[in-house]
Amino acid sequence: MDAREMKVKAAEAALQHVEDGMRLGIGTGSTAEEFVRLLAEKVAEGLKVLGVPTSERTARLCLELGVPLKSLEELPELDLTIDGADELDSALSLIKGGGGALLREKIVAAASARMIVIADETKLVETLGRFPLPIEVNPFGLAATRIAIEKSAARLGLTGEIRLRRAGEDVFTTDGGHFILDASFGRIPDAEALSIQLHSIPGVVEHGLFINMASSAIIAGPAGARTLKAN
Ligand SMILES: O=C(CO)[C@H](O)[C@H](O)COP(=O)(O)O
Repeated sequence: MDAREMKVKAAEAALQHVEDGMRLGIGTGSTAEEFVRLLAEKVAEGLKVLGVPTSERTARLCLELGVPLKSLEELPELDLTIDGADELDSALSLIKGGGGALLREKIVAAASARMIVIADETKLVETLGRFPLPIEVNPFGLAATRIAIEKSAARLGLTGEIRLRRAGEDVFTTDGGHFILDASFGRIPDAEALSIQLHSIPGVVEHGLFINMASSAIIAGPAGARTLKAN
C-alpha cells in the first residue's frame, strides 16, 4: 500500500463517523483532501452536511467538488472536525501546521465537540519533535519574536534552528496574513510547557502543538486502519 492509499484508508474510516445533519470542521492537507473527495461523493448521493473549512485551499476544493460550506461566523459550534497531522503521539498530542493552516485549524477544532485525526502510521512518534514545530507569528517584530522564541525554548532545554518559511522566492504568508517560523528543536519532552512559553510571547499568534484537542486518531498502515482514543 503506498502513501496515498494509506491516506485514503484513514479518510474512509473517518467518513464512517459523519452523520446526516452534521456541522463539520474540514481540515487542510493531503490527507484531509482525500477525506473531502470521499465526503463529496456522499454529498452527491444525498448526505446533508455543512462544512467549515480550515483554509482557503480546503474551501476551494470543497466548492469545486460540491461540498456545502459555511463560515465559522455562521456556524460557530461544530459537531466534528476531521483533520490531518504532521505528527502525533500515543496521548494524541499533535504537531500541525505543515500546510500552514494551523491557526484556523486550531480555532475550528476548538469549536468542535470532537476532533478526529487522520494520518498514516509514519506520523506516529513516541515523543513529538521529529517534525519541525510551525509557529505562526505576526510579521511586525519578526526578529524580536524569533529571539524571544529562542530564549523561551532554551529555558526548557530546547535549542535548534528556527527558519522563516518561504514559498519559492517569497515569504510564505498564512490565510491570516502572518508568517511561519519552523522550529527544529528536536524531541519535545514537555509539549505543554513549551505551549505555555510560546503563548506568553506577544508576537506569537499560535503554534502547531495541539494538546488535549483530538478525541481520537485513525491511523492507517499496510494492514488497514486502526483507531487510537485519547485517554
Ligand atoms: O496541519 C496541517 C496543515 O496545516 C496538515 O494537517 C498537516 O500538515 C498534514 O498534512 P498531510 O496530510 O498533507 O501530511
